[in-house]
Amino acid sequence: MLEERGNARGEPGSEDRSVTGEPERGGPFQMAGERLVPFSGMERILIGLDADQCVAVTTTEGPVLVVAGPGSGKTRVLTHRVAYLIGSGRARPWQIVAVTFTNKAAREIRERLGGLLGTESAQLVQAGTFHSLCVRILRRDGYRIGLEPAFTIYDEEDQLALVKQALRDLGLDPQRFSPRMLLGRLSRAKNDQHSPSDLQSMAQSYWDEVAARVYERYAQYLQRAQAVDFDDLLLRTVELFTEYPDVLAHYQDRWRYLQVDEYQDTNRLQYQLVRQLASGHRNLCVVGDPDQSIYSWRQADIRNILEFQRDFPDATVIRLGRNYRSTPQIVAAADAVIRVNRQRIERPLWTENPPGPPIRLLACWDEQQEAEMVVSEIDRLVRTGNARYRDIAVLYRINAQSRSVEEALVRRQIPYQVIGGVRFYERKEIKDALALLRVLVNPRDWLSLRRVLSETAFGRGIGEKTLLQLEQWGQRQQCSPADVLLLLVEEREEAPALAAATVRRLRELGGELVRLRAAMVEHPASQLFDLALERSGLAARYRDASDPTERERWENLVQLRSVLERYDTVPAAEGLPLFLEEAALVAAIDEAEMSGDQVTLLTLHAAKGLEFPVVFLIGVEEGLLPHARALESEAELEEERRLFYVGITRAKERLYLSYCSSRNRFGLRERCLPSHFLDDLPPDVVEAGSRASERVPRVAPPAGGHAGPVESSAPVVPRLRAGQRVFHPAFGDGFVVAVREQAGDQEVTVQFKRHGTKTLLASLAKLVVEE
Ligand SMILES: Nc1ncnc2c1ncn2[C@@H]1O[C@H](COP(=O)(O)OP(=O)(O)OP(=O)(O)O)[C@@H](O)[C@H]1O
Ligand SMILES: [Mg+2]
Repeated sequence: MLEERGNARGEPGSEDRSVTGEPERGGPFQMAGERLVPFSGMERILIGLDADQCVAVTTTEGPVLVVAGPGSGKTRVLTHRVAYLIGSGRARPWQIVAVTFTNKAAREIRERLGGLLGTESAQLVQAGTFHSLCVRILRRDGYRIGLEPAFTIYDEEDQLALVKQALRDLGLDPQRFSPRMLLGRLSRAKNDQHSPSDLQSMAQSYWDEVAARVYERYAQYLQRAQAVDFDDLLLRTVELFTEYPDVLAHYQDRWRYLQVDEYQDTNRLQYQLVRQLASGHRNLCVVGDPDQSIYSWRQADIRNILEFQRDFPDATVIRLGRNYRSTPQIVAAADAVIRVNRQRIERPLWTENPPGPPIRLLACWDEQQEAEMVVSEIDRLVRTGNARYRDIAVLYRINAQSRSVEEALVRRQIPYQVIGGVRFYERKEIKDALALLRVLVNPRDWLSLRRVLSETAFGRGIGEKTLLQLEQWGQRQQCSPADVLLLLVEEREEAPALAAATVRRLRELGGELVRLRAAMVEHPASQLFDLALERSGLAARYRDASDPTERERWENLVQLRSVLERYDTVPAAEGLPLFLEEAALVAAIDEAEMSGDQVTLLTLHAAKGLEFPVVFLIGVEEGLLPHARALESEAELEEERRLFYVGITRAKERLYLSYCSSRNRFGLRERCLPSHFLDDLPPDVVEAGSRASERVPRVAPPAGGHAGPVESSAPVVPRLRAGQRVFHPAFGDGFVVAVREQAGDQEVTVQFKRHGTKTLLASLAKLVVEE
């Protein structure tokens, strides 16, 4: 049976009960008259927590599962728990692991810990993402499974380059076999711990076979380059622990207390890793909210929470019900929206925060007007002293939606930042410089060498053909092209059959690499960076350019150098790998600048875990939220609703939801309908006169009847028959090919003009019958 502690019903005013009921012997509390108060020293850590949160913080031994809604203090509990473990003397800082969803969240935890315990202790706690945890393990012990400590971490662009290379090798057309789709398949295979030969034997179609063959090559390439992708970081760590129990034992012994935030979005490999690490001491605390699970497309698996209770049947389950973040109106809206989902466990969520302004719906003609309305409201809020720019976030479903808002912000000269556009580390000049540094750290990284040769002056006189010969020659010698160059310099190898001038050029290049590698041992990273940029001609190319875009690239390189300076206390040979690791693991959200006074624009997915006093959620339309892709499956539709829920619950005080009657998508102007999610908002929390149903530009006519306004609280689904012309908010115009009656519903097959044939459920599809 599960042992439940805390205030499961979440009644306000009962805060002291669960703590006073069961004071731990020798624990952190002492009686002071009638009241139970923390022992001195612990006050700063436990103060500002309610009773249930206190239980979550002080139940340090054994497995603990905290399942709770948004804004209920899960992340706060996690931080205070780490502080409590150290402050109470139960653990030393380096015995604690806190896994967060982003590096930024880890930084925040470290900062808050610094405030509670002092920076020195805080720095020693292993706080970071799963990926950074795995890098740490693999750098130290990866050699046991054939991974050199200097391994490179490939990003998505590198991965795509490898898949394309594999397709080319196999004589297959990348137009026909989408590299991105193949990469998705490979990622799923890795997450399921399937090898290329597993994939081969499971193949059920030609496409599957291609995927298996690409996977095989891809894995070989990675091995040859001594590189790993993001999935590998997890997969190879799990493999390492499975094959070498002594290595696992080392980490189990070192990391005695594990905590994981945003547990609902962990994938199977992450789950396995957690289980492995915790299987000895079992001091594992995971916190999450199944209603906020929004990453199933990245293999996040909600089963992880359910199986936690199966694997740890004695787990203490703590539920937090009180929301500290938002106004009652926002909490009520969120609660009403998520209630509609069927696949969920009912949980109370309430707040004692004072009421705020009602939620506002903004009905707009198109995205330009939407952007104008949003931006003029931002302007008004700031002018009237109701908010600062930094308090405001604009959230959207897809990145493309940011453009119109950006333009409107620029027109009004309002400062803003967009999270997740082209990331700093994905910019061309930055990737060129990183490729250079990667080759120096890991000469086996042939993909980066290839980039260096094609993008910098180092490649002068070395054409694609020479490079190919170099690679083939390297393969015969079982070493990388960069190794080959190094061998050439040492004259330990006969040069391949190339023109004498080419061999001379290759020797020169090898000499450059040898010198730069030697400099790595003597100079700090930033000096080596200067040297590498000068020698490779990158500096001259950008610094001396007259074109402003090129000059901007130079400024980016200067900025990169300033990041490198942080590693300057040690020689580059030690500092560079750490820097490259940071550069590889940085995610879009980590680059967010929260200190300046600017409006933040970001996707709903990136907004997870964050909060803002004012939130504008734009494009709440059928086809966008829920996204068109999700309209055909109930499970995906539920995930879209969870995404909407995450968006709503980011707001602390003011929430605006906007939608348009028409929108430019894929270069064409399309009609839009307000999202049916809006129908679930309780009328009393939405500003009067702004209900979606009162502004619906077009509605579905009842069967056989005439089009006319229909109350959105009772949507009427038209009866459809074959041959009718219909309009779908996401797929546009089409005609009904077939209708199949289905238990009170209709399964409709529609031939869309631009999106091919789709089979949809009439009750979900919101089809409009054209007269
Ligand atoms: N006991 C408390 N007293 C006052 N403020 C609190 C308390 N607990 C949490 N908060 C505040 O409430 C807000 C939400 O907390 P937190 O971010 O930890 O919630 P969460 O459950 O992690 O939310 P999410 O599910 O969105 O990640 C934060 O601003 C936090 O400081
Ligand atoms: Mg959180």
